[in-house]
Amino acid sequence: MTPDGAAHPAGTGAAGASPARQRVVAVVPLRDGSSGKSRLATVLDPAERSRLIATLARHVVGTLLTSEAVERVLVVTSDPRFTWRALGSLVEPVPVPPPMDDAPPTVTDTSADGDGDSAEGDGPGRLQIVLQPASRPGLNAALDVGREIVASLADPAREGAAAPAARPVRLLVAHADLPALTADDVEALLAEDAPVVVATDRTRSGTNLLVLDADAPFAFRFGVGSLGAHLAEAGLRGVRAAVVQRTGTAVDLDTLDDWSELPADVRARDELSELHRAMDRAHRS
Ligand SMILES: Nc1nc2c(ncn2[C@@H]2O[C@H](COP(=O)(O)OP(=O)(O)OP(=O)(O)O)[C@@H](O)[C@H]2O)c(=O)[nH]1
Ligand SMILES: C=C(OP(=O)(O)O)C(=O)O
Repeated sequence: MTPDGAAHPAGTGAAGASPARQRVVAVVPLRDGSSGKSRLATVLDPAERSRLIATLARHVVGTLLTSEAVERVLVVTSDPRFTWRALGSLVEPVPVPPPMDDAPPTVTDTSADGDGDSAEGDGPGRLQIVLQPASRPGLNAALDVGREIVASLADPAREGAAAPAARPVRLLVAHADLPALTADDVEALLAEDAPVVVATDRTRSGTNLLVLDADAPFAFRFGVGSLGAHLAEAGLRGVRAAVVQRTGTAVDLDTLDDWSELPADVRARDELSELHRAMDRAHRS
């Protein structure tokens, strides 16, 4: 782990709270099952790409759900049907299903005009699938949608006086394509004592995960060069940022080079065998 954030005065907020006092809600952006992994289109056909997107998302969301520190996981997507199919196996059994509720996790339609799939209230599980409205496209907008829901979860008026809402909420953004992410990585990020924690990629240019107070004024700046952009954003807001680079948080899977950089035990996983075969084919041709 390499915290080397810029020397800004420490902000106050949940980062100052002990991990046990923090509430943590994860937000995972997952666009759809077809447009992503475009940089692997030379080795994977559309169906294989779709299966890879689902496999990677299952790994990331499953890892977050394994982490006891994470209270719930919101997946923000413009394709809830794909996402539900991809992640349905992670849903915890609900002992007594409420009447008419045959499809946990919840799909929440956040659009003002309802331009999307079904809308339900909060589900009983820790996994919630949130529809990204077509009127708010893009990765940073998807995260804003997630953050707004997290803010409403933290609202004491919504939860009642006895709820744990008085405790600060940390928002953990995690991309859905991190095949080596472990629960230890998640704990390590949450243990960092800085208002903003940026987990950068292996080239130290992007951001794969980001931790910050849910109510902190901070603009998401995901995209090319987002490590620098997020550090600049923290600087602008006068808060300290820590940069973390661990294997599990640094290796995403966008390119053929990323595949080569994956730890051997990750590449050998059964669920990546289709990709492994495709990579072998590509290397032979
Ligand atoms: N909800 C949502 N998620 C997005 C959007 N754009 C990117 N993401 C997600 O953000 C994460 C990082 O995205 P990228 O690294 O650009 O990956 P990608 O879109 O799978 O792949 P490329 O086609 O190679 O860009 C992945 O989990 C994506 O599904 C978006 O517009 N909306
Ligand atoms: C979106 C990002 O990266 P990539 O597309 O490489 O995953 C980022 O690093 O902010």
